[in-house]
Amino acid sequence: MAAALQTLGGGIGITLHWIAFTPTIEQQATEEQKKKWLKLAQDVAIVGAYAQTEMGHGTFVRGLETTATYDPSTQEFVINSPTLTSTKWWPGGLGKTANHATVMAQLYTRGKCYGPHNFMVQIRSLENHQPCPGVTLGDIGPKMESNGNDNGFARFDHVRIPRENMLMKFARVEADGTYVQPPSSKLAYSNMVYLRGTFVMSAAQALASATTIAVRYSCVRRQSEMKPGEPEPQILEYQTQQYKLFPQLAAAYAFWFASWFMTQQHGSITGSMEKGDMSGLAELHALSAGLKSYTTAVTARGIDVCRMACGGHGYSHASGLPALFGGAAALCTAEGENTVMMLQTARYLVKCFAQSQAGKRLTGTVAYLSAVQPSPVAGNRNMSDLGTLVAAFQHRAARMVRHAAMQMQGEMQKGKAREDAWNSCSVLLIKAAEAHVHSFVVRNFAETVQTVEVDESVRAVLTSLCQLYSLYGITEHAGDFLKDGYLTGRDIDAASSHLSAMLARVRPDAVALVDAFDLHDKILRSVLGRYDGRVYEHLYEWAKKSPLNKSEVHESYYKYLQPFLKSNRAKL
Ligand SMILES: CCCCCCCCCCCCCCCCCC(=O)SCCNC(=O)CCNC(=O)[C@H](O)C(C)(C)COP(=O)(O)OP(=O)(O)OC[C@H]1O[C@@H](n2cnc3c(N)ncnc32)[C@H](O)[C@@H]1OP(=O)(O)O
Ligand SMILES: Cc1cc2nc3c(=O)[nH]c(=O)nc-3n(C[C@H](O)[C@H](O)[C@H](O)COP(=O)(O)OP(=O)(O)OC[C@H]3O[C@@H](n4cnc5c(N)ncnc54)[C@H](O)[C@@H]3O)c2cc1C
Repeated sequence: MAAALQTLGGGIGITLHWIAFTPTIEQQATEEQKKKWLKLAQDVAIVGAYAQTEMGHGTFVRGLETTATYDPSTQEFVINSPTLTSTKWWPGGLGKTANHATVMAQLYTRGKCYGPHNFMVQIRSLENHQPCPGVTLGDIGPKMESNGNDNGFARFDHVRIPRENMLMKFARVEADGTYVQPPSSKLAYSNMVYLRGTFVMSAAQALASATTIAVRYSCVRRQSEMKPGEPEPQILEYQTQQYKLFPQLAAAYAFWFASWFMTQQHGSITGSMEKGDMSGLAELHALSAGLKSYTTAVTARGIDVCRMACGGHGYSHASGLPALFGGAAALCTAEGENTVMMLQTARYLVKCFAQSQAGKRLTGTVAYLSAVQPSPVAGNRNMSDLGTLVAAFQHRAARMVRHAAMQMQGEMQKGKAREDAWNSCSVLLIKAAEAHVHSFVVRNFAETVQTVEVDESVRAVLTSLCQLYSLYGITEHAGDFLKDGYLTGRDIDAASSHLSAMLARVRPDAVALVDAFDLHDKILRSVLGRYDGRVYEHLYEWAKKSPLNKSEVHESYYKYLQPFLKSNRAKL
């Protein structure tokens, strides 16, 4: 339904209705409010947008300018866009599709501001879809990709909504205007945490799609001569092609398993929060922010590697890869811009490091921070052993977190304010947080391949893939591992040769590994990645459908080229 609507109109999109608007009602509305709106949303009797970002603020939620001022005399909130930069800007579906929106606005009651809260606002008539009184709506114009979605803008001119339209599961405003505090001010952000978690699976699926396309095409495409006189080989026989594609394939599996963990964590921690136990919220936020940032960034880069590995046809929309790249690029910005999200994870790591320094035993995804010895124990390591590889990634992350935190402490000891010390160490902090997330992904991948219930022959293939992913990470970031002597140059050489062996070992299973994603041609939308491998015939059919081929001589010849040619010939 959603997909049909999204493709049908070519200018409407209800993706955000499903992934942001409806979950916001589920997570932030009271039981009373759910009775009023949740079924309407689930049955698509109303269509919603998640209207938080403004023209002037997306990252800094506390800086949003839209206001919701409580009027006790009428028991209403007045929603207003006081400045141009307060215009809601970017929300998917806001331009032309949605007739409702959850609007994030600064809550004012009794003259005091209580920060950003979510409000349900009807924005279009259910009769004729015209904007409601006081509401100005529109589309923000063409984007890099996803132009089937009407990311829109909205302005509110003192629009009045009933008090009951404030989503009041956590915070409340009583009829007389009294504000009732939530258990944590960050619960208003809970749907962002949820959505970031889902981005990990979106990234895995996007990278799975791209590697399916590129691996299948690399078995169809024959090019050049590996040995003089021999037939042109499949391009997947070239080690360089394997080095491009197999680490991306391994990352797709790694992120798929990481999303399983994320979903399980989100479920159990929000379950405890329902019972009032907020203790897991900080870890959930740090994990979802870091994983979202890491997996979407690696995925966007990985899709472009797959695109380049398909040569000219990869650059054609026939391949499906440019659209995939555009979508994945959006995931790096939307739902929390990647740098800002990784800094949130860094903030949590610095806090945990300080706690471990004070003697607290750390648990969860940061437990390794207190377990890892600062002084490296150099020596010939077995670089094909998963336990050795996981330990190397954890040592690297612990060292980088310690280094960034100590650097910051040093800046503060020199008299810098905490915020200035933070800013002047933020590049180190980002790298440390990335190393932390990378070590989590490796550990989770290793634990999953060792415990998942599969046939032993399948486990062997997944283990090779996990080794490949880890060895690729070590060779790509060798400096981090060499820095304190934890790994030696010999270890790095051993890692490189094991990596080459893994490329050769994965090659025979490469097609089976992408087929296992079970992505139908209709989902892949790629001539190069077709299950039947009949690329060339369908590439020709695809090209013939180009609008430019509707006429043999295009009208532009008569309008521009013909007079231009004539005048140039006349000058000869
Ligand atoms: C085949 C598949 C193909 C797939 C590919 C194709 C896909 C195509 C689709 C195209 C894209 C689709 C778009 C999807 C939807 C996008 C929707 C949006 O963007 S919606 C808009 C998305 N917009 C955004 O995401 C906005 C991003 N910005 C933010 O979230 C916040 O402003 C902030 C977190 C950056 C700062 O917040 P601030 O209030 O300034 O807080 P401070 O920093 O001062 O930290 C103070 C304390 O609070 C703590 N804490 C913070 N947050 C949380 C939390 N959530 N929870 C718990 N705790 C939290 C923090 O740790 C700290 O703790 P402590 O250290 O003191 O103990
Ligand atoms: C395809 C797409 C769909 C979207 N859908 C929605 C939607 O449905 N609803 C919605 O509300 N929003 C939506 N958004 C908006 C999105 O959430 C914001 O664009 C995103 O949160 C980034 O905020 P920003 O645009 O203000 O970027 P900015 O924060 O202005 O980022 C610009 C630069 O500033 C840097 N920066 C900002 N703050 C810091 C900091 N503290 N430290 C270091 N560097 C910093 C960033 O790293 C970045 O390099 C969508 C965006 C896209 C691209």
